[in-house]
Amino acid sequence: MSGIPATEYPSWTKLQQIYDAEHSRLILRDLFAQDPDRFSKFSKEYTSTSGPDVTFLLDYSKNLITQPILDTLLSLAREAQVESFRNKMFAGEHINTSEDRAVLHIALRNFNDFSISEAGTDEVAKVLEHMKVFSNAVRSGEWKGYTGKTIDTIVNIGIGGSDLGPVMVTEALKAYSKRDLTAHFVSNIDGTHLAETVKLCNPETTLFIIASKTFTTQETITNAESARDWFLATAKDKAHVAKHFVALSTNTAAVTAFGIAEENMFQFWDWVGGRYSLWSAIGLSIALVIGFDNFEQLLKGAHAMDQHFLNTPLENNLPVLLAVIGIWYNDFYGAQTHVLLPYDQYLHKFADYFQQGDMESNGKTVTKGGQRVTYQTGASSVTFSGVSGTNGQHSFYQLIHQGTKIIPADFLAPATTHNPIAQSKHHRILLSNFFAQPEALAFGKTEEEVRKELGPGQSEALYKSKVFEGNKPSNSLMFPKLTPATLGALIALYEHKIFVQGVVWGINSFDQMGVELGKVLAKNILAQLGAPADVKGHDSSTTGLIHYYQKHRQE
Ligand SMILES: O=P(O)(O)OC[C@H]1O[C@@](O)(CO)[C@@H](O)[C@@H]1O
Repeated sequence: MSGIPATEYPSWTKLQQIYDAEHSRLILRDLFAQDPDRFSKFSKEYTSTSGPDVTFLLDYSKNLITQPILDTLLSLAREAQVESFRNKMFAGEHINTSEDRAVLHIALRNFNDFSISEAGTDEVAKVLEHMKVFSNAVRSGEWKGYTGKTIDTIVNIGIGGSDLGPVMVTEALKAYSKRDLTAHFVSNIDGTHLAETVKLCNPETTLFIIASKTFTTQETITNAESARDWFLATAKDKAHVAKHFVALSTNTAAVTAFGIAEENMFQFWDWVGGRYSLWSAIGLSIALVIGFDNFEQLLKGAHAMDQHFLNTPLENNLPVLLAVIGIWYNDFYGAQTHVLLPYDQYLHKFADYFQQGDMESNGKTVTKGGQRVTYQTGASSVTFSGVSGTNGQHSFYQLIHQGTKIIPADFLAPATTHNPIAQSKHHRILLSNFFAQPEALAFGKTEEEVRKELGPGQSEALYKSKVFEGNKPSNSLMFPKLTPATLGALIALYEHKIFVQGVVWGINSFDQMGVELGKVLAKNILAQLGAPADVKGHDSSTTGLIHYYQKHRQE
């Protein structure tokens, strides 16, 4: 049965025994000194087997593992039936048990490769064609606004998975973007977000994309209604909405009720999780910004990674290796977070994206079988979002290097930059840091080395403050250049890592019950914000805060 608590697996018990007996002796300086071939043994080069050529190197040698430990971690994955659940996902079985849904983001980039039996999967190609025709029409100038002008601005209105994926990808692939088409992304219900955005827009040349799987999300629908009001304040005639508003959703009824014609709707299905939806119609803003051909390259790069994940034995399976190494730290070393550190400015939203991907998937305390877990589940780049190298080195790396916490880090970098200014001098400096940081984290600086460096006569406190204990684990992932297909492969790599961890933990990685309570409470409070006498049924803190707001608001 799915949802077995991870602690019931024999390998979990064995890993705890290994940790208890060996963790104090797992010293990276020693592990590398004892085995000159450690790098070659604990690194793998990925090469796509279909679609556009994608290669990258995953170096996992700077981890606190030995081969027996890794073998036991892989045994844990086998005992958790990772392969079986993977095959169920790819076959369209309803592994999202709480919502009785399939989990088929892989079907969005399948190109008729895997046979999948689920309603809607046979319509993916039609939606992609619609996206292609529409994005080509807008980018070519064929699609005109209500005054006959071409579209030079798009505003994607969505939140969570209907925002983060398009934002991350359009930033990551900016080198491939159409520079005379400006993209804005509005997600926050705070009126400032929309107000500041439309200041930059001309209603005659702006296309609004209302992105919402459910088309009921309060923030998105409120923003969409206000955007429509802003547009009509100039355009006047509601008939003009058809030229400036399109919808991305599973909810046709709600879309047409909003006033967007069905022919201006790009459909997707309930088996696409919000945080896994950038490959679907939600990716329309991506196709508009980088062109459909590049969007298709993104899909194909991900598809090749899907094939790797589906067909590769666990010991060589990169998502599985990342997943089980992450479990080693999360559940045996007690790591509270994990950090993604892209040394590429274009990837500055990569960690933001996987906050939702990881935390909304695996931030769970109950197994699929309804049992409360007795171990840690989801860990993510909780604190370190939105940072690209080397900026983090000047903000939070102090804690990673000399703090009391273990924060496993994934470093990512392209060998070649899209912007080789100053004869690539900038890129060489960036990469020198990409190589140096994992080295410093792993091997540190001993007190003996500090004393030798500072010489005699310094205070003991100074000597001690300059010691780097090291032994901080990291993975390093390097690829030739950040292309659409490479990005697709990287995103799919981490999607499948998250999947594997959820299977081992016995949790449902594909529902998100945890986002509902706050919504219900907010709706109740919204109705009480009028006058102090309206505020009922809350604790003294919530009541006091609302009263302060009512006393001090100026409207
Ligand atoms: O796409 P939509 O239906 O508007 O949902 C937006 C986001 O809201 C959620 O928090 C679910 O309510 C995320 O899972 C989702 O990506």
